[in-house]
Amino acid sequence: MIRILKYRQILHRKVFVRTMSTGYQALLIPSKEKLDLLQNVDLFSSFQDSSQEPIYVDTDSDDPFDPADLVGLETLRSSGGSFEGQKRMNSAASMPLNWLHSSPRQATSRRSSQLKGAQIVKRSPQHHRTPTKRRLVSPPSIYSTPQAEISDYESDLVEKLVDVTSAAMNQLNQGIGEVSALLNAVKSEADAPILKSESALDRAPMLEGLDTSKAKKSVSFNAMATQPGESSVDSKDVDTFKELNSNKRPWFMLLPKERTIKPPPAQNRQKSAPLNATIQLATQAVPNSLLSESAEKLVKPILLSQEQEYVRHLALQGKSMFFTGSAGTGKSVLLRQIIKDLKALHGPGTVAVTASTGLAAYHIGGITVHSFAGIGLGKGDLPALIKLVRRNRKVFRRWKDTKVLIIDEISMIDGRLFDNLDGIAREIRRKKNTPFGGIQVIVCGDFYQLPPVSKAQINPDGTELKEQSRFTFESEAWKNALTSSIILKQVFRQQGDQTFIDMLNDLRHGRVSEEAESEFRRLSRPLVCPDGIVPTELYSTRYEVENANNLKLVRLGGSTRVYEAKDGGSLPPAVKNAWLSNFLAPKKIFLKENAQVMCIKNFDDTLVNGSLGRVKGFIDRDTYLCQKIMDENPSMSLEETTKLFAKHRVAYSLSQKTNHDVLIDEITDDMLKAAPEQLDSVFNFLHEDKDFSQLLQNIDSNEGLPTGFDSSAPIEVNDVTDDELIRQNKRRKLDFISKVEEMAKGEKYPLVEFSSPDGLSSRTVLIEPERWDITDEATEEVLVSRVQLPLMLAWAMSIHKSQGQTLPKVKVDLSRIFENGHAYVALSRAVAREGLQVVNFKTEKVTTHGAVEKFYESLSTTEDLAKDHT
Ligand SMILES: Nc1ncnc2c1ncn2[C@@H]1O[C@H](COP(=O)(O)OP(=O)(O)OP(=O)(O)O)[C@@H](O)[C@H]1O
Repeated sequence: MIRILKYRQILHRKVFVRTMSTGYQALLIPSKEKLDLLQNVDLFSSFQDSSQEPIYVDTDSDDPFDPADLVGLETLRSSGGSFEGQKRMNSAASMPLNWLHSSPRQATSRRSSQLKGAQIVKRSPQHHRTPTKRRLVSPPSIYSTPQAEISDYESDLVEKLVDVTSAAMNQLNQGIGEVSALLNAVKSEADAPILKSESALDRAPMLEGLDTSKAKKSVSFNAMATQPGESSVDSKDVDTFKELNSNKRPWFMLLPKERTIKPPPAQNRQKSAPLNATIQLATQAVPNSLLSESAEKLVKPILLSQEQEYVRHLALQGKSMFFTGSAGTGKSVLLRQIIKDLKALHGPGTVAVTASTGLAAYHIGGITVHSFAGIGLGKGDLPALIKLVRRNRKVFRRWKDTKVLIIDEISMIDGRLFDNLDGIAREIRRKKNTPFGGIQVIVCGDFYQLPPVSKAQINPDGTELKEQSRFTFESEAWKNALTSSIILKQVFRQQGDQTFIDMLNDLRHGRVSEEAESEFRRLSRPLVCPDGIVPTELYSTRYEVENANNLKLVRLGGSTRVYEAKDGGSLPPAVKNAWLSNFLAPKKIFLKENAQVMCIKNFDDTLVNGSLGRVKGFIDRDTYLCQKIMDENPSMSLEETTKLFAKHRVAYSLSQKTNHDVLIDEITDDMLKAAPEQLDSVFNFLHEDKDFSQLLQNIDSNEGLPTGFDSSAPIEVNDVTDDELIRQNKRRKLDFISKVEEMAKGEKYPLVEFSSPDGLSSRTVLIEPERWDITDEATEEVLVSRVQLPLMLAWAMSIHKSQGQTLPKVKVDLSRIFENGHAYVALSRAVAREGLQVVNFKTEKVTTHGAVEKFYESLSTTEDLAKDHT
């Protein structure tokens, strides 16, 4: 796999070396022209200090929380992994589709319309890669050394470097040499003195509009904190980014040549097969890739805002802190970035990523605070909990090794638990007078959203007392440990609808103006759904949700297909099941044609966790692929189509075997000949069926090569007009696809049409099973895993599960709301008023907690802090 790192990393990390699934690592250095645009990139700092060991960071995760997925700019993904063992997941595999019973021609034309614009975006569950994949990056030096000078480069040195690395890369591509050789070569070149600290600062695009003399004093943070009226760092970043991408030349010079995909020349597009075109077997990749025109459109980077950067900066300075902000201010996005940075800084096993609930933990790739702490349900007093920790060696070790403790959705943690965590840390780490025993604590959340759940407290005499929960900000540990508390102000989720942002902000504080009330009442109108996707209904209880979804499914009519998850992991079944109950991917998912579903994984920037779609049918991979090739290449002969289809199948098969990305271009005729077993099941019928005698006659009788592979062989067209030839070709293709379908042995998966958030465009995708893992960071042992379709029914969802989600179309019924903050959480999931329907709006349902209000008055925004700073 080659993945261009995110733009921000380019600015901050400078030199990239990453492991690819092809088994080697690549050094990606911006070309000289690009460096001109990135003048403040201190390209060589990571190699200058030879004592500084490069840091390994897990980055290649395929989990839904990978910030790289969110940040965009990744352009090529790999395939790989075996699909074996998962193929029998669908217990209703043999259930026929109604169109299977139609005539081949009818069936094909129906499929054809179903498949319009379709794309395979996901391959097998084994797409999941081993957790050992790592990337080598330089540390985020701007932040770790805030006063660092910005370096310049010398262009001839860059060129030399590029030459050296290119040569090393070539060797690697040919299987000669090692990554260490590549690194050493670059290191030895980069040892030359290359710093020119002044000029870069003056010219750096990121710093334009700033008082550079001020910036020079403290480059890293002051440079980011633009003054009122000055151009923002973000827009500069975006401009630079656009500029970088507007260049058709490869951005990075060292991408292995054979892995770059060029669109076919325009004049050939109709006639010849774009062998590496949008269909990419075994990949969820954005179609085409890095160098194609389409890649540019698909790349949408998320750049942290100034206030987000500020918080990140504090985190990297080692501050214990709380950051908050209203719904949609990008807390989760920021937290993911901080987690990544801190892991890079401290190494594996030292950053504890936790959250108050399993679901919240799921969103950031962590575990619950209770699991991390090893305190079971957390009942009992501090000495009892310490005893529990001491009894478990693994947990004990974890407390000792942890350098940073991250807790997301802190609003749902009880203050007593927070005090107990502090007590445990001090005791186990033998630092009784230091908050959390010296662990850096970063907590995040919004106390205006879901509050802690009141829990029964066990008294020493064994009786239970239902005690009112306390907020964490009321705890002693909070006061002692957290030295900074910051509010993020910029709302991203509803940006573009300022009135709605203001309404939600008031609502958050329990205020509803007359205008807002009448506006919310106006929003009771049903939403217009031109794409047939109805709004997701949010309910307070799980019971209401299941009822609503099941009812809708039953009403659909037609046959149901059931997909049952395959679960694994080393935890005991009871514990495992408790974890699994928090997974968004259900144990069993019941689907029907026309069922409304939500994608629960980030694939690329148009298909993300939260995308809504409708099931159009169920289809196996072979038929889907074959049909798609035909749709996209209407004038291609059957022989060429067959050959392209065969190549895709072989590429897929090879990628499964080798766990490497295999592109269609790499499949030669010889490889096709050598792989008859991958093709026979589908192609054998050609030998037997007399309707295909024409095809057979055209086949070069190469031994082992299935029929139809000699595209140069002429079709016998004596005395046949062009129109007739086209008709014949079409007919032969229709017959061919129906044969493929008949012979296909693969599992049938849902073909889902996903709508864009505005409902104006759609994208049809074959959804295949995905894998989710929770691993023990230190040992890399898989604790819990689930393989399931990355889908859930999406007519209804609980408010609880909706926390953290961004929903393009949502219907909220406030009649049964009973908890502080519920109304706010539900309503703030919407992106804009156009996509929100509010039923039974009552002002009295909008409630907030007095203590929260008071607490927030004491917090600072980043602007306040910047003022204090100057
Ligand atoms: N810097 C940014 N630039 C552009 N979009 C952003 C940025 N930060 C966050 N977003 C987008 O804003 C939306 C909300 O982000 P996120 O879920 O992180 O907010 P949140 O504060 O955690 O919300 P909630 O409290 O509701 O869980 C997402 O769609 C995210 O992609």
